[in-house]
Amino acid sequence: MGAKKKQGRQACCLQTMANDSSFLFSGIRFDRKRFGGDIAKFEKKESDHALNVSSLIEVEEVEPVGGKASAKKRKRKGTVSETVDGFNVFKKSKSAERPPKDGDKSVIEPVLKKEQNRQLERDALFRKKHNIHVSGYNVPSPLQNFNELSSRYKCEKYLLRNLVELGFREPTPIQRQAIPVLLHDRECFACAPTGSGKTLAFVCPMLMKLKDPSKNGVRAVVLCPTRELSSQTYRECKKMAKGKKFRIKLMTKELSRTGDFSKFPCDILISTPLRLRLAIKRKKVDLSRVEYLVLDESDKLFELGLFKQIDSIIKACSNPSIIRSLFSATLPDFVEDRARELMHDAVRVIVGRKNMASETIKQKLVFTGSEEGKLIAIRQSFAESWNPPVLVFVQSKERAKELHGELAYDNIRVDAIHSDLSQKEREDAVDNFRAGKTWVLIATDVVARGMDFKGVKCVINYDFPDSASAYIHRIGRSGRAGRAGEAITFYSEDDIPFLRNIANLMAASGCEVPSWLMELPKKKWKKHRPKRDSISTKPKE
Ligand SMILES: Nc1ncnc2c1ncn2[C@@H]1O[C@H](COP(=O)(O)OP(=O)(O)OP(=O)(O)O)[C@@H](O)[C@H]1O
Repeated sequence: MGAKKKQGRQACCLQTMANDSSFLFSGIRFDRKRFGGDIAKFEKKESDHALNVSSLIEVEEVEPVGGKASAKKRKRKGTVSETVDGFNVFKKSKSAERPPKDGDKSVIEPVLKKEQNRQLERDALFRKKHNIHVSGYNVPSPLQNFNELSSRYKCEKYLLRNLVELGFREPTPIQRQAIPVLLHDRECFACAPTGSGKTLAFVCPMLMKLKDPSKNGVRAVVLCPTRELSSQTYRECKKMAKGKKFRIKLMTKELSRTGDFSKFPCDILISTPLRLRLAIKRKKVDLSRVEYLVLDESDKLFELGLFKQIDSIIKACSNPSIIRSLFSATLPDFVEDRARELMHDAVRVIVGRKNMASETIKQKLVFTGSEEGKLIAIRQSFAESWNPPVLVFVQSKERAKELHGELAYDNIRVDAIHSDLSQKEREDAVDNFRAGKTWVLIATDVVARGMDFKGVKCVINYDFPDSASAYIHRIGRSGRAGRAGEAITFYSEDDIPFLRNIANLMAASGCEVPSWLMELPKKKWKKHRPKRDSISTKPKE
């Protein structure tokens, strides 16, 4: 990291720390005569206290991770008390160095240290309460409430107003921690359950950091794996920016092919990697001034085999002061490794346990025997407990079309979304479903990631998902923002070898799982897409 950048970050850190703990620097009058005895006692006890805090921090701040990360943890174990002592932001603070009027430095420093320890303890307890796990040094205190955005970070009124208008009263756990981390100019990789408000966790600090619209070129980029998610993030961003004239642009197919970004102002650009890559190749977008880069659904971005495209985008964002962040509900080790290679001094924020399904979703497995059995089961499910809107996942676009034909025959208001449709048809399918015009949306994994269908109460995995992350993201379209949701997964003979994997995910998120399921053998679960019999009952011509 450049020395200038480091200084800048430290200064910001200092400033906010000072804000957080302004009481530390005000009104401290030290009277050696009065407090002499206490000082001696306190100095003696200080090392014990640091130890206690260290042990608390270790539990709270360093989440056990396997492999290499675990080795790193071991390496850090011996230095955790340094995290406490390593709160050198205070030591370096001018106000901390200034000798007190009625005392001397050797007296005031232990008091400051004690307060730092107290603050660390408070933070650790607060994180524990909200199931937040962090690792990294000098991690900023989590937000107690949205008011702290203005008291600690001088957030502008328009943003606070928009939060109120959107009905966001309390920050969600990921917002509590990721927002201050990013506002302290720290890079961040974050994992929090589906529907837990990750979008606001990166949009809010982004708007705060950009402060005002400017004509200096693109200053923030958000990358999303699908066009649908890009459009949704664009809309959310616009809602949050209401009242401020930021130029927020969605990279459309047309813009990526013919647009020239030097000809119009753009503060925030939201795109899929392929479209942005195309514009970069055409030399029609300059990313050298980007201050803020977000990789949303980061594991999917890397999983799509887009390493090269993403690398070239990261390279094109050549501003040395850039703050990069990665967000997802699933964070496999290879993405963490990539994040560590990529980022400087990053903070890792995990809410709950990594790679876990949302706890608000009631999950159920249904044995259907054969493919025919699935059609009977879905019809039965609609007949018995019709709870629209329902999102149904299948493993291919052909199967989406087939199932659509069957359910349309039953006079259900049903639509399908898959990659064979035009962009307009895909958008219409999403809009109609959101507006309640369609009751059942049949989808491939194209909408499994990030899509926020607020009203979806039930997700049916008609076809067994092909991986743990696919399962977590698919069922995560229900049970959002703390609401209750339901997920039903059909399985046939072909899927039995992978049942145990789902059983584990169910158990980890607090669902009751029959013991026989937990006794099944485990099998590596990746890209399980068996050839399945046709869904269609229409006689072949
Ligand atoms: N502080 C808040 N209070 C109440 N609702 C919120 C808050 N923050 C976000 N939400 C709402 O929660 C829902 C889910 O948010 P969001 O789409 O950002 O989740 P996510 O964590 O990105 O999910 P996914 O992993 O599926 O992409 C949205 O409808 C959003 O408006």
